[in-house]
Amino acid sequence: MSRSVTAAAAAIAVVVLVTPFLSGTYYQQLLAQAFLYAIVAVSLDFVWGYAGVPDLGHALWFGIGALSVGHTTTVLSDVGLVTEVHGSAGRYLVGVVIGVVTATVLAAIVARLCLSSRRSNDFYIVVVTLALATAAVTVYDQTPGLGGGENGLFGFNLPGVSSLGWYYITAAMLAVTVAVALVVVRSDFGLLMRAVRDNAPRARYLGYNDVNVKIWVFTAGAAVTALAGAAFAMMTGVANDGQFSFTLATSMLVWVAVGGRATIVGPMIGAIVMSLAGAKLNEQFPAQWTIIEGALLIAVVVFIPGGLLGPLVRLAGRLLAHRHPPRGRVIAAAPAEPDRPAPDGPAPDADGGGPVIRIRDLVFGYGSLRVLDGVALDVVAGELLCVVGPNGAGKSTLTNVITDGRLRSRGTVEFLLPGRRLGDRPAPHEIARAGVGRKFQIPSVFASLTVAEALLLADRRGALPSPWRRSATVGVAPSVIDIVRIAGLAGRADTPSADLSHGLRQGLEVAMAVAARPRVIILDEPTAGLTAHERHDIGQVLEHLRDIGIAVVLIEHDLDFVIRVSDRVVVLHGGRVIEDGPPETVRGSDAVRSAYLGTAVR
Ligand SMILES: Nc1ncnc2c1ncn2[C@@H]1O[C@H](COP(=O)(O)OP(=O)(O)OP(=O)(O)O)[C@@H](O)[C@H]1O
Repeated sequence: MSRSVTAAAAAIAVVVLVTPFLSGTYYQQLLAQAFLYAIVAVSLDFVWGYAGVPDLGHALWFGIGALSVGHTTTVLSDVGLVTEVHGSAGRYLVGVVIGVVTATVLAAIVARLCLSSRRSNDFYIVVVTLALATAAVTVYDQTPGLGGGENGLFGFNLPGVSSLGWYYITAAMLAVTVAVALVVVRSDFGLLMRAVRDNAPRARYLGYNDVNVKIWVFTAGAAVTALAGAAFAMMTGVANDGQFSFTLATSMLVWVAVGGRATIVGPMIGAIVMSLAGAKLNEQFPAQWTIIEGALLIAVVVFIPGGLLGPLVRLAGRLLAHRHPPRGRVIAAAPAEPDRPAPDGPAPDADGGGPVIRIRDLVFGYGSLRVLDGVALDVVAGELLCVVGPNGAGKSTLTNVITDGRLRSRGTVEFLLPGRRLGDRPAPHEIARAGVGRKFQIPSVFASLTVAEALLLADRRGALPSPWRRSATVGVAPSVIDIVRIAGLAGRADTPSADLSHGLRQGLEVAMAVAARPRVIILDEPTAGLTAHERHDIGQVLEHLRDIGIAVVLIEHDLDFVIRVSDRVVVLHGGRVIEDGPPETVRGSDAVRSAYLGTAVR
């Protein structure tokens, strides 16, 4: 930790320690509540700000924690279901555990149902979380046995803890939550969270199960929020429908949006300031305060997407960074590792030039439009195969169908790669982990990740990054260093991908595909936007990959480049392979000439 950060943390600690002595019991209670709300805001920022999962019913998890404590200490005790469990404190502990476990399990089920369908999108989770939280309030209010009704459950404060005690307990809980959240979002796993938020499909094609990442983060956020809800109930001795109401859920969104998404500190401050202001104003103007909150949320989302405090938090970060520049990540050549596929040395288990992908009778269409019409093709290890064909021939579609087994309806794509056997319709991340890398035709990068961070994730190829370690060095194969240099990315290790030009993004895409240490690499137009000199250099890198046993599949329009670099050329036209052979044969083919000149092919 730098000296400035330590000094800032020490100053905050002193203020937090001294404040209760300058205020009365009332403000100690208000501040303790605000700290618990701040924990909730940090957890929502983790889920929504960093992993990009919009949870509109986040209050539900808070309410579950609160109600669980209320129930185990009142209703269930009364009917004899929870009696003296290690004394009175045990009952509270049971309530906390039940609340956290219930919220965790329910959140995992909700997230799995909403996110695991191939067609699911953010809209699903928005609607479901909103509907669930709303339904929960109705069910609770109409089920007296749950302790619902106007007043809810009350009078079960944890005995023996004063307002001052709660003040310090909640301050400590908040400090731990913020510290853990900051470590995780700055760790290598934090990169994966942002990658999934920025561009989930790209993360998938690097071997990551984006759905699982979102489910874990969503579930962790629910668990932390339930814990805060349980503490809230123990402190106030009250549990009612207000704790999982839509109003509270909206307030949570406001705290994060106003504080600045993906900053952790911003939502924390937002929650403390706004909940204190709300507590004061709500007493005098209850109706107006709700309207003010709603208007603020709309205004921030529309006009200041970074949040009111976001720019201030970032400015403070930059000022600190100015005095102590953040440690950037260094891209360096990694030594070959015997247990990993190494593109810069003969692959230990390379099968000496046999087919690694065998495609037979592959058919695919969009509605009534048949795009692939019985494609048969072998992709061979240690061969540079070019797939050419006029626009609309189905080249990109072929790549999509090879790399996403779920798209296949007819025909087979067999992966003859060492390691675990893939099923009939493997998901993109499974195919990527088996060693099939791809570069998209239109550069597909992670906007907020720097060049080095993107390469770090590519290098891990689906292996879960550490949630606490922050790698300072990104070790990649020497061929990746070559591509970084050729593409003009050297010296840009710490540049966010969003700030790269189109050409540089192309280069980064190729570098990411190679960094994933593939056994098969499919590159859709890797030379688009490059100069003749850069094409020549990229050609050399591709030949090198071929020479060390990787199957290289190149989709290209530049026929001179194709003839120069390829070992074999496949010509696709109208979704069919009309020529498959050495480049010279293909160049002289009448069928190919007809296809390119637009004449019908028999
Ligand atoms: N999502 C989609 N929905 C409907 N039709 C599509 C879709 N994507 C591609 N197509 C159609 O499928 C056909 C093949 O497209 P594809 O992009 O695979 O061709 P291509 O050979 O890669 O072309 P290009 O060289 O221009 O990239 C085209 O007629 C295209 O319009």
